[in-house]
Amino acid sequence: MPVHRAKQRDAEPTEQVSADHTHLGRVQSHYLPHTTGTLRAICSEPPVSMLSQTYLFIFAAKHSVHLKVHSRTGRLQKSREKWHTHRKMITPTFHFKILDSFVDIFSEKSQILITKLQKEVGSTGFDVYQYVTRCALDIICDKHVSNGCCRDGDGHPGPRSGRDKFRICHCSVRVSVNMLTFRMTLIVPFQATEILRQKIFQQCVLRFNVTTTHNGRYATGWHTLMNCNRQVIQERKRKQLQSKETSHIEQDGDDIGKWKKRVAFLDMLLEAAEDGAKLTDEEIREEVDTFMFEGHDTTSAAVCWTLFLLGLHHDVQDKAYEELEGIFEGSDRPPTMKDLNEMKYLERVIKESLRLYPSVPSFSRLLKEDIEIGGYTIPAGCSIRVSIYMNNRNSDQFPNPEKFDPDNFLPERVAKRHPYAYIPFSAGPRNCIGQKFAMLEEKTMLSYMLRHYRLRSLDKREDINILMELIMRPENGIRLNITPRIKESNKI
Ligand code: HEM
Repeated sequence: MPVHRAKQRDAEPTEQVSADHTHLGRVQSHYLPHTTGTLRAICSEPPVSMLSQTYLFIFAAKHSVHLKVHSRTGRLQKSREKWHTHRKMITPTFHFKILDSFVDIFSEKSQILITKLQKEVGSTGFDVYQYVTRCALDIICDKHVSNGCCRDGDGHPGPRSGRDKFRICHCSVRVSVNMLTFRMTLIVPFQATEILRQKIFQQCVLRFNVTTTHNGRYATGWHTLMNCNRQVIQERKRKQLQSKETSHIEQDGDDIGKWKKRVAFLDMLLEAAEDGAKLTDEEIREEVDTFMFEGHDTTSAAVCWTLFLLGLHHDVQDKAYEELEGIFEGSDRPPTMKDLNEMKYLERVIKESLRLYPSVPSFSRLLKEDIEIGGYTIPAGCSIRVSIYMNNRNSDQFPNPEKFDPDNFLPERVAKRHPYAYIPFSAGPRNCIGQKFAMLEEKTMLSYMLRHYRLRSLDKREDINILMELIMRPENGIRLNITPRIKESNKI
């Protein structure tokens, strides 16, 4: 591989990152000092430069790198061939006709959420994050998938104590994700030769394995999650065989028709495997793991950040509430797909919240060809991270980037922007497969919250310590105060 030398920069990566984040309050990048320290220890000999992925967080934000970046490396990765086959197989399960059938489950779980929140009415404040996470995990698992494992964020007992299983499962996801983030922040200088980069990476991993207790926690968390999902798959397969319960699937010929009725994701995978795609149990498990992670952590973060902003901007909250009143006219009925599509203002609120607080703050890609960014040549073969967080704050595209302004998503404003000015779901072939699912889920949860409670955030934006992990979360949760909205006819 030809080694292209980039122009050298002298500044320290961690300093550069913090400097660019100062206007946002305290953004915690607590893995970076450790990582940089590790790197320094290993790369003490010249000419290895400290110029690294960390800078690309900055560069990628200011220059469009999307067109030359082809495939991803990093989290939840699989080989290109495997990814392509699985993506093709899973895509029909996100068809709008199928999503329609999920609206009921969104409502069912959101109803439980607002009921559970009643006990917080009158309290001086509480962290809404755990409540929302439980709701989102329950939605993604649904009773079919979670049967035997993490069912019961809501008190419906599973075969073993549901609450315990929720804890095991959620904690496993959390520990694993944290540890994965730690591993991913091992930085390798991009102008090092391929051999040197591999050597550095191996040494980093070795140090990580030997010197930290994190690895044990990571392994334990991950194995708990994997075993849990293995059990669920076996259990589900056994049940399908026993009861030959295929009646929930309509065999009317086309790919979409097969899934018209609501079936759990796991059922769809099991069917697809039988259909000849020949997924092994381990491959099914990998998909379930991915969905459990991608499908709940991302949405719960997004919902919580939106609640936070609504709790700060009461004018926006009132406007969103008025829109809901217009749709439901005081009724407590659950939303239909048509209702959700009519929530245009709430959609703008959600999009603007995701702009300021993207659940996935960055993603990795492997460069297939050399790329010029800001006068620097980054050679093919490098793994880079693209910062969604910074990209969404480009002042050329969003003139007042820190201001929370849902009108940024008025159609006429969107039409004037670069297509990649806003990429919370990434872009290109490996973008988020669940974005429509996520938008419907968010609208349902948020509309339930707004219809039943008036929200007040107890912290200011600058007081929130943001953790830039795989998922961007507030370190100490989101503290809210809620009061019921009194309706003449319907009280909760
Ligand atoms: C607000 C909510 C969400 C956000 C912000 C989000 C964001 C993203 C982003 C940025 C990626 C690309 C990651 C990368 O390239 O490394 C991604 C991938 C993915 N997301 Fe989401 N996501 C959300 C919700 C969901 C939901 C609800 C599901 C499933 C029901 C889901 C399933 C997936 C899957 C399976 C991938 C991998 C796609 C592939 O590699 O082909 N996501 N998501």
